[in-house]
This record gives sequence, structure tokens and C-alpha cells, in this order.
Amino acid sequence: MAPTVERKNINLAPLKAANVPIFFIVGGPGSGKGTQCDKIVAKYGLTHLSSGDLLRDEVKSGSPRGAQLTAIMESGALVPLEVVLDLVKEAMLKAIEKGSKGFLIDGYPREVAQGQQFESEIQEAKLVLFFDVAEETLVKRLLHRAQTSGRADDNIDTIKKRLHTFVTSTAPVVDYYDSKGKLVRINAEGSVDDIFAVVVANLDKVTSKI
Ligand SMILES: Nc1ncnc2c1ncn2[C@@H]1O[C@H](COP(=O)(O)OP(=O)(O)O)[C@@H](O)[C@H]1O
Ligand SMILES: Nc1ncnc2c1ncn2[C@H]1C[C@H](O)[C@@H](COP(=O)(O)OP(=O)(O)O)O1
Ligand SMILES: [Mg+2]
Repeated sequence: MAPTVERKNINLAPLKAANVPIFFIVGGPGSGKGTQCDKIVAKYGLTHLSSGDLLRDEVKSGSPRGAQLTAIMESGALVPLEVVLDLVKEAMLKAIEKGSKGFLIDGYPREVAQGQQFESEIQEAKLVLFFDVAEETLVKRLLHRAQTSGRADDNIDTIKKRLHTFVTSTAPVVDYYDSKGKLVRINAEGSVDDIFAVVVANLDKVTSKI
């Protein structure tokens, strides 16, 4: 039986009232989500929240659920939906207090239910950017990142499991938003700058801020 997850009572009113644009950033592990988000932040001033970073921060904080989270992440599986969603909500609220103009939610949703729950409890995403990269390239990039990342999940065994999780749980997210007409599929095999040019062309269509 799955462990019971304690939900926090989070007041979402300020976040809903702000009604700022929200973009989901989806792609396999190593597809360049973080890399492209850094560039989007620099150009558009949106707030970048990576669910993986939020989870790693939670682990570092030494909170009781930290050890459990580490084990799940090292196994390449997904952390329970409620844990991630609460962390994302809290981070969004903090950013709204500081005047955020909008959000890049990176690495989320990783399963269709995450997207549905987020959108029913918070707000609909404006667009979903999907960075499309072949598995072979993902493995190469992650093994290269492993040399400097210090991440416990950047090793070949965990990478294989994360790829499996991506195919089984996250690929349906891509189809789900495609069928809603919200998906922007970006071939992300090229150079960082070439990919960013495609990102900009798509974001410029929906945002007036340059
Ligand atoms: N277009 C690209 N071409 C080559 N390497 C890339 C590209 N984009 C990102 N990388 C590298 O691939 C690795 C994974 O990128 P990252 O942004 O951390 O991806 P994600 O957040 O999707 O896991 C990093 O080492 C990064 O420097
Ligand atoms: N939205 C989410 N739901 C469940 N687990 C998540 C999650 N986001 C991250 N995790 C967990 C499982 C992932 O394998 C791990 C690392 O995530 P990440 O930092 O986003 O990886 P990457 O940037 O390589 O795609 O954290
Ligand atoms: Mg990342």
C-alpha cells in the first residue's frame, strides 16, 4: 500500500488572483529543460521552478520526508503527486509575493494526473513546451552531465530507469496536451541557441513581453 501523504493546507487565493501565464516544460531526462529555462528567464523574466530542484532542496532541508524522496529519485521512479504539487504551490506563492510575471514549471507534469490536478486546483497552462530528443542523445548528455552534476541519479542504471519512467508515464502527457491543442513539440537535438530560437518564436506568439 502506498504511504499516506500528509497534505498541507495551502491558501492559493493570491496565486489564482494574479492569473499570470503558466508554461509547462516537458521532456526526457537530459532533454535540455533546465538549459532552455535559464535562457527563457533571461529573456522574458518568467519565474523558473524545476520540480526536481524543489525535491532536491526538500531533501537538503533535512525534513522527515527527505530520505524517502532520495530513495525514490535514485530508483528513477516518480515521487508521489501530492508531494510535488505541494512543493510547486508553495514555491509559486512565494514568487507571486515577489511580483512574479509568470511561470516555467520545469519537469512537471510527469504523468497526466499531475497536469490534471495542477490545472483543476490552480490554473490552466497556457502552453506545454516539449523538448523532443532521441534516447541515445539523452543518455550521452546525462553521462556527460554526471561528470559535474553530483546528482545521485546521473548514473547509467538510474538513467535507464528514468528513461523507462519517461516512456511509460510522461509520454502520455505529451499526447494529452497535443490533443488539447496546447503542445509545442520542439526538436531539441540541435545546438542550445538553435533550439532557443524555436522556443522564442513560439513564446513570442503568446506573450507581449520581450
Ligand atoms: N542542445 C544541447 N546540446 C547539447 N547538450 C545540451 C543541450 N542542451 C542541454 N545540454 C546538456 O545536456 C545536459 C542536460 O541538460 P539539462 O538542461 O540539465 O536537461 P534536463 O533539465 O532536461 O535534464 C547538460 O549537461 C546540458 O549542458
Ligand atoms: N513532477 C514530478 N513528479 C514526480 N517526480 C518528480 C517530478 N519532478 C522530478 N521528480 C523526481 C523524479 C525524477 O527522476 C527526479 C529528477 O527530476 P529532474 O531534476 O526534473 O530531472 P531532469 O532535469 O534530469 O529531467 O526527481
Ligand atoms: Mg533539469
